[in-house]
Amino acid sequence: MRKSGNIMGAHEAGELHSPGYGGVATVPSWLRPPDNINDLLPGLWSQTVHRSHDDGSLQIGGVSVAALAAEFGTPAYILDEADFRARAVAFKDAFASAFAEVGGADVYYAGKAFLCTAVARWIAEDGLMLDTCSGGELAVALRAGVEPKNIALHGNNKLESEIDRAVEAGVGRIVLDSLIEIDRVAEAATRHGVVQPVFIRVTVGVEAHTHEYVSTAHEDQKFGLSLAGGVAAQAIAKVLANPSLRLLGLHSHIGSQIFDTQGFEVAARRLLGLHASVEKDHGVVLPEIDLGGGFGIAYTSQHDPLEPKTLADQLAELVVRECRGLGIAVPRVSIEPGRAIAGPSTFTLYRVGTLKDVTIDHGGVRRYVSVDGGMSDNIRTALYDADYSCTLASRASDAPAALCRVVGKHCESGDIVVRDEFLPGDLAPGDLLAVPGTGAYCRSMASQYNHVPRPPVVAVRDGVARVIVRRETEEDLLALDVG
Ligand SMILES: Cc1ncc(COP(=O)(O)O)c(C=O)c1O
Ligand SMILES: N[C@@H](CCCC[NH3+])C(=O)O
Repeated sequence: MRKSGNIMGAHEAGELHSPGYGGVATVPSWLRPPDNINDLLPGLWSQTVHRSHDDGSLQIGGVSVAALAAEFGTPAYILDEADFRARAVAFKDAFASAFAEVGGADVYYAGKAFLCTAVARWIAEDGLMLDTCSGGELAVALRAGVEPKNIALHGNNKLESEIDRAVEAGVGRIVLDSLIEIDRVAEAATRHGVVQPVFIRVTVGVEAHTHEYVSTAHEDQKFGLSLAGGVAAQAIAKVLANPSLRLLGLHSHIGSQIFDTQGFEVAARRLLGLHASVEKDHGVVLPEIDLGGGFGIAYTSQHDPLEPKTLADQLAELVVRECRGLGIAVPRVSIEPGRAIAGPSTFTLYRVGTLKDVTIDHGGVRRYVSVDGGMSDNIRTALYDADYSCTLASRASDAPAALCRVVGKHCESGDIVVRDEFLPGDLAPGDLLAVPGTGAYCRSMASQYNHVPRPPVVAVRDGVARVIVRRETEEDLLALDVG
């Protein structure tokens, strides 16, 4: 059953002829047959990706997909390092500049989108902060040498061991998510003889326009402390009264893959209202405020995301206006983008294994294209009803377009990678397919379902490709079995 609140926009059924097919298949209304099947849809691909004039194959960072597949195998996540880092820096620069005249701004890359040691190092080298949300992510950050003061720790149920490690390491902020946790963090701080800087995550009561599973600021969900219910105010008083904690500010994250700035506006307004009340009620000026992440990216032609500069300027305008209205100083602002930095940097490279034409309702035909990965390397289609696009990557084609569904090799009929896409009618076993926009929440949410080893992440830059996360092997899969 399709879930409601589709993260990628509504799937309205339309009747479109599938060229090269003769049949009539049901395709979403936003999906149009391409004028030229070899064209790369604008906005979906990382900055160095283009199609070679010679053999029509896809190139990234000056390396052809054929060479990448030959050297690293498929499936593989192919990451455009220049693109990833340029987006990270674009966020950092845009926010630094938009807030330069007021309280300043920090950008925390949300490591949950995709994290490994190399990425944590890029983030540190490029002057961003790092948001972690588990002991594992914290371990990567520390191993990469990220300065602890530049690390944040999130989580609605941080283990005592995670809190202890974070406090011991000296992380710059722990974002408190429950009343119970306040004591746990304070106890850890006392144990280590430090005063721990903290934020309080506030549920601001915003219904973000995104999939219900990634919407995080309405009341009926697990994150944060309720503004409307008064629990956030209780938490503020409790933290301020504890000498082992230093309250840096309030935090709100309304959800993920959000395009309209209205949700951020309402959230920021409510959060700043609470921020101002801390000064009024407690005589304490909180130095910072965190507006979270959630900025959407383009997975298909349906999406039109805002540039970091536009986002930064809009948020700065709003924050300054609200602070003036409240008669308070503008605090230092932080944001936590994950998807908007990592997502567009990467495509997944698959090899086509089998093709099958299936007669569907009303006599239409759907071509099922099976690739050598699937829901274990990209669970987002199955989990959130997410839409993706893809292209024939190993060559150009002059065959007519055919409506296809790209599926994986797993033992589930819901194992769909790309629900609907027009691909060349001469697509054949052995061809390479590339699915863009898989840099966020794909490798980080990958599983070993059906004992399929997880693919590597290969970073390409200036003609050089290097593995930054190696492919899992059968030995890795067997290594945990005891007996
Ligand atoms: C607290 C927090 N910050 C930041 C993010 C990053 O979100 P996104 O990748 O949508 O920018 C998330 C995930 O939704 C989150 O839960
Ligand atoms: N995993 C989600 C986003 C959740 C973000 C973390 N709070 C996605 O793939 O869209």
